[in-house]
Amino acid sequence: MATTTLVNLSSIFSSRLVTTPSFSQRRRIILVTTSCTGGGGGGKPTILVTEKLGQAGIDLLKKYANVDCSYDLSLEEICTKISLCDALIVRSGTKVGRDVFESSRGRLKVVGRAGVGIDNVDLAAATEYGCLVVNAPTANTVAAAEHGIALLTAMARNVAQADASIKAGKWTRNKYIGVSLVGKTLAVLGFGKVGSEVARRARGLGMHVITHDPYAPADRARAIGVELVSFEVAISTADFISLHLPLTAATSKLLNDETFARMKKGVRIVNVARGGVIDEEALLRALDSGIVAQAALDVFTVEPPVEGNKLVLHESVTATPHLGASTMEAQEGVAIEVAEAVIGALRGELAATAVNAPMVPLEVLRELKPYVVLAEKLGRLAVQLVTGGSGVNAVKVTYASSRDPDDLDTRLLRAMVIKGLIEPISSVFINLVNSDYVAKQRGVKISEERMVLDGSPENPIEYITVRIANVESRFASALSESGEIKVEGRVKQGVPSLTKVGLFGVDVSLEGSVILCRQVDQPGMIGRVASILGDENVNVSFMSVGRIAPGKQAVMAIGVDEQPSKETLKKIGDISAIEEFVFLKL
Ligand SMILES: NC(=O)C1=CN([C@@H]2O[C@H](COP(=O)(O)OP(=O)(O)OC[C@H]3O[C@@H](n4cnc5c(N)ncnc54)[C@H](O)[C@@H]3O)[C@@H](O)[C@H]2O)C=CC1
Ligand SMILES: O=C(O)C(=O)COP(=O)(O)O
Repeated sequence: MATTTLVNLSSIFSSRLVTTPSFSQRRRIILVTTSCTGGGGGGKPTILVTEKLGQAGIDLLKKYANVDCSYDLSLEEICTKISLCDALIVRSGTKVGRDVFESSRGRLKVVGRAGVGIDNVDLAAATEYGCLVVNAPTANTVAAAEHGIALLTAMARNVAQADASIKAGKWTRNKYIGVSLVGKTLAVLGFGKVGSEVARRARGLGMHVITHDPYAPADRARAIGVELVSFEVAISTADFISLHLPLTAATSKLLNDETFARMKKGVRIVNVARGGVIDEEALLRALDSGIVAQAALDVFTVEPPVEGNKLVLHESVTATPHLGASTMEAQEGVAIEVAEAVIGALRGELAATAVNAPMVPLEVLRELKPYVVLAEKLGRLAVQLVTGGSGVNAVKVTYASSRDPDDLDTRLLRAMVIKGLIEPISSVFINLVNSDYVAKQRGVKISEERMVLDGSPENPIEYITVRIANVESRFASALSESGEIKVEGRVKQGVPSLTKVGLFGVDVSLEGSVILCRQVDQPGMIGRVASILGDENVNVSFMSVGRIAPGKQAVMAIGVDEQPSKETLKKIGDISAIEEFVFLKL
């Protein structure tokens, strides 16, 4: 009978998370099996709610805990109260920073965000202090989509401006001639939960709807009569652009001077996502120059915006104070969703909407640790190679091992591949608890395959391969014979390394970032690229060349510690023997 050599992860799923106050222990989560009684009076846990929450959620919480609803607290007041609380529930208006976790002195076990975006919660600090963070990702989707449509129609017909004018005693009809929506092109940027609902509604208004989302399944778009297009086509052909992207490193200031310049003159913009997706100074310039005729904004980089904010006061801007989720129905929905998640987490149940990673005890991770890193980095690499196609929906992970399949629990590795695949393209944070749930929700089918190798089962795994099918790649050499994006890696002397890209063998440790170049195999190439990088003080950690046959094509993988400038990357691309290249962040 096979013996289980890996830690049984099911114990992690079913155990409860508590923290201890000593510094070394504070940094990791201890797993216990008793139920939470909290430290408050009457044996019940205490939950602090700092922003208005739907009554149905409050009622649920009260059945299980002492509930302290204290709105408009200052940071100092929150920090004072928090050491007496087991859970904290917030919306987007409460900043839950490191101070809060520090002040809780180990008592705070869960933070519930009654909504989607968790940019107001310091997740790294939460994880470090052993505090689980849960959110309510679905209950306000329709409300946000409806608000997007409300802003779209109100903007097109100057509703807010005309309302202010009539209230000021004027009867101005000629000034407020609007534009029609029917037959116009709407580009929805981000075809996730909210974006797809906006698209569906805009189709009902008779608009021609296109969308850009490199990670969305094409069949979901087709099903509602929406065309998936490139970013360039989306921004350059749209009469209206509606933003529904998460705020990530890649989407920060996505609309900027450069992208505004490529838009149709007179374009109209709606933002119900996050203020930071737009460079607000650039939007002001685009409004003043007439490139953007109007904007409707529900969200701002700084909320509330400072007094006298020029965008808010601009005649061509319709602004609302982050009201996307503010309907009675959505607030009742998120209140119930978050209350159930918080109570479940306090009871030690599995939280499907957990957004930070509970740290698994080091003993469990010891053997798998480098493979866990390898799995995440392969996922992260593979998704960055995608440029289009029918979305990231078919992913195959192969584990080659000489161990008996029963001796290898790959759930943690699968979770990390999913984390690598989805985190760079979404606002969702993925851990062992929520990875399968998130993948399923996003229509990403992960299939796993074990390849049983001969030999001694000394290492748990020899290599891991991640393949993404039905997609186009921005680095054609990453495609396998069957047309899938394929990356393969191994742990070499404890270091996760990339060993294959498409059909090319390479050897580069997965640290920092990687530049992949396909070139005509010839002497001197490594030196030329290294000297370009050296001129800019970019430290090269590794270089390797994998070729099909001497003198034919080769793929060079270069590990770099920091991101080279655009100019440096261009210089590399300009070397005549280089046929294609790509920069990938790990
Ligand atoms: N104003 C408000 O009150 C509300 C705002 N929101 C915000 O709306 C946004 C969308 O929320 P959901 O639809 O729930 O999230 P989601 O995760 O379901 O959808 C986001 C979509 O953006 C896509 N995406 C990621 N990077 C992209 C890129 N570079 N280019 C194109 N597409 C990209 C993803 O593939 C995904 O399909 C979030 O920022 C959320 O915080 C959500 C609810 C209420
Ligand atoms: O859910 C989200 O991402 C939102 O932006 C809603 O924020 P709110 O809960 O209304 O402060």
